[in-house]
Amino acid sequence: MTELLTAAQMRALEMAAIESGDVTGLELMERAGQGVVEAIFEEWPELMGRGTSPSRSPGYLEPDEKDPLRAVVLCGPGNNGGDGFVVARLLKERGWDVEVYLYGDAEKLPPDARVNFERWGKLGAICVPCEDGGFKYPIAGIVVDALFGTGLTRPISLGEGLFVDFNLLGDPGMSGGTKVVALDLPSGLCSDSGKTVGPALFADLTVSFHAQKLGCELGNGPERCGKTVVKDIGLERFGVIDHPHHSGSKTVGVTAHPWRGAVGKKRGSHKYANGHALVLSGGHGNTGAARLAARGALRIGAGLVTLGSPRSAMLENACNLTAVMLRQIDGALGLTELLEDARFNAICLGPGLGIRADTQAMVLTVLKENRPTILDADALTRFSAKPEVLFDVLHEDCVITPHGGEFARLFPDIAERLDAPATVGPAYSKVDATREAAKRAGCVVLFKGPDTVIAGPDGRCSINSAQYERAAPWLATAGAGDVLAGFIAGLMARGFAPMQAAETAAWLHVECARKFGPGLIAEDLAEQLPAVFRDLGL
Ligand SMILES: NC(=O)C1=CN([C@@H]2O[C@H](COP(=O)(O)OP(=O)(O)OC[C@H]3O[C@@H](n4cnc5c(N)ncnc54)[C@H](O)[C@@H]3O)[C@@H](O)[C@H]2O)[C@@H](O)CC1
Ligand SMILES: [K+]
Repeated sequence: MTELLTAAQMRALEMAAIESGDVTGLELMERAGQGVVEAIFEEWPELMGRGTSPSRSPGYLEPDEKDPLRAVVLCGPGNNGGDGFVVARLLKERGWDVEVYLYGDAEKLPPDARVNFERWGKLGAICVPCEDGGFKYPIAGIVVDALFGTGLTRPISLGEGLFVDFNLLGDPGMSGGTKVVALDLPSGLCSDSGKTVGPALFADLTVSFHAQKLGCELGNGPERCGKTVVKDIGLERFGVIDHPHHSGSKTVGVTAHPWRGAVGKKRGSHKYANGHALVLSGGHGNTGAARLAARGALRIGAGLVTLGSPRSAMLENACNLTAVMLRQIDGALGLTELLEDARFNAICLGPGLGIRADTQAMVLTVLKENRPTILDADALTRFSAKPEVLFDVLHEDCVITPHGGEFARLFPDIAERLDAPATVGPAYSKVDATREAAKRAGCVVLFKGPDTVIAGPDGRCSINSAQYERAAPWLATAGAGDVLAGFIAGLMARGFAPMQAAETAAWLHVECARKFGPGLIAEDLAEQLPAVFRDLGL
């Protein structure tokens, strides 16, 4: 689990470090600049050592040194700009041809940025943008975006004084191979929500300081950040404000190998020791989704899985099941009878269930039992008209797994706030929205997407990212969500707590998709689990 921070948390950390007397703001800024230069060379090693020494005249250069590397550094009015001046100085000292532009008033720079502005002034000038708004020279090399970082509060005005054509920079065809490196965040991207607040830059590489900001993982973040790297600036000692897995935590984590130990550890060799999941099927012609979930639950390690089917679908289900058991359940009454067997210790309702009156009664029957329960799809949609009815009966052992549409139907006010375009930073984020929803629902909410956010009613929260090196676009396929619901049910049957089950299932779900690759259909997902487990050394 890696911690992600908000702008406010990052500022608090910086203040704590400075107040401790261990480090000054100027030192942090220097380390930030050094981290960026390091990251540039790590990302593009071919640039290493290609700068020319300023003390040598071009006549003495080796042929491949004749064209010094060029960097354009765009500095903004705050400390992000201050980091930019450090980068400009360090590249210049390596012999690069560096143009620095300042967006803002030098007189108003905060103290540390001002010091670095003056240090830069001993090496070079502040360039004046051309009349057409472009740079002095055609750029090929690096553009360093040090306009705004965590301090962005409003849209960047592209009018007077700002000479950058963001679109031009972002378009690989137009920028002639120029690499854009963003400091901390691409300017215009909200640090907390990943929404663009007005125009925003596209970076090839984003170098975050100390920790990644939430905005790099949410919303438009991944598309704007390009690739992300985190550089230490010596704040580790002050690093953990609180832990993502402590209840009440305000910190958000990105799940990586969540609960790996627990996945491997089955509870005894007997099948009954690993729980018995019950998945409810829809009627005739609507049974595939529940079977996908049931197979997922079995593959992930539930000892037994039973599919509860209405009479009309018994034949259809029986023809398609082998290891998964089948029981006829007719309506809420039949369900009540079945649940007299206390061995059903995790119940999954929703995939393909249909949105009939009966669905609501079945959900209410199950929730009365206070057993680990996962609700997805139709089990959620059925309550669109009156979500409070559902919230009244959901309990702490439940997980609900809405996608965007289902989320909006259950939490219309929260969704509206989340979907509103951001005009100020920091803006309301998917993390805020999921936390609020979990609190309202009184259970774990897994809000799907490439940036799946999982929150508990106690404030714990994590993001399961299927982006950057974990991108799995082929996961957007019919039935994939049903398999995820089954994974969660299977883990809950095995005794995982709801938050732990949701995080682990979401993580494994992406791993399965990545293991299979393009061409994936939902049936393939659970079949990848054995290979994924083997890779984990389980
Ligand atoms: N927090 C830390 O520990 C560290 C922060 N550092 C850098 O400092 C940055 C944060 O610096 P600041 O808080 O000065 O903020 P920024 O440099 O991101 O923004 C500067 C200021 O511009 C103003 N502003 C916001 N939006 C604007 C807009 N659209 N148009 C014009 N002005 C606008 C705000 O008053 C803001 O404080 C980080 O992103 C990072 O790059 C680093 O120096 C290293 C240490
Ligand atoms: K920036």
